[in-house]
Amino acid sequence: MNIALIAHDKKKDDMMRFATAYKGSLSGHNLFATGTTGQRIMDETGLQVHRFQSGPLGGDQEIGAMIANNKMDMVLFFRDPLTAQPHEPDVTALLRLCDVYAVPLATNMGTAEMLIKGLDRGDLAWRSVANGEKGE
Ligand SMILES: O=C(CO)COP(=O)(O)O
Repeated sequence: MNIALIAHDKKKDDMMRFATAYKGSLSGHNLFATGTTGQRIMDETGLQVHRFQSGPLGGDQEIGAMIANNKMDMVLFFRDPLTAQPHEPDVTALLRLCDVYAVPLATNMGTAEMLIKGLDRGDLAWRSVANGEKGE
């Protein structure tokens, strides 16, 4: 599966804790991230991550483009609901595309844990079937 990991600045520590806790699950998948989030995940967990631009510089849109091309299976986006973001339109557009394409989306750590546990259980196997792939 292709999984996107994104965290706003004040949620990056949470994302690092999450990625560390679920490193075993995440390591079996292709990981993508916005620039700064991806760099920190690689530095702090050793996981391999494909990094896009930083969020404010277009990274959210690059991940959105993968969704539009049916190349993203799950988005874990730890949003900061208490801080205004200069690229709020990009954030909204990314969330909207998840809904357009029915891509499982978590916007906080609680939901992200449920999705990862579901992933481990094979709950997302339907996506690889729908995409004509063999999974992972
Ligand atoms: O701003 C972001 C998502 O909207 C995250 O971008 P960075 O991972 O580059 O900080």
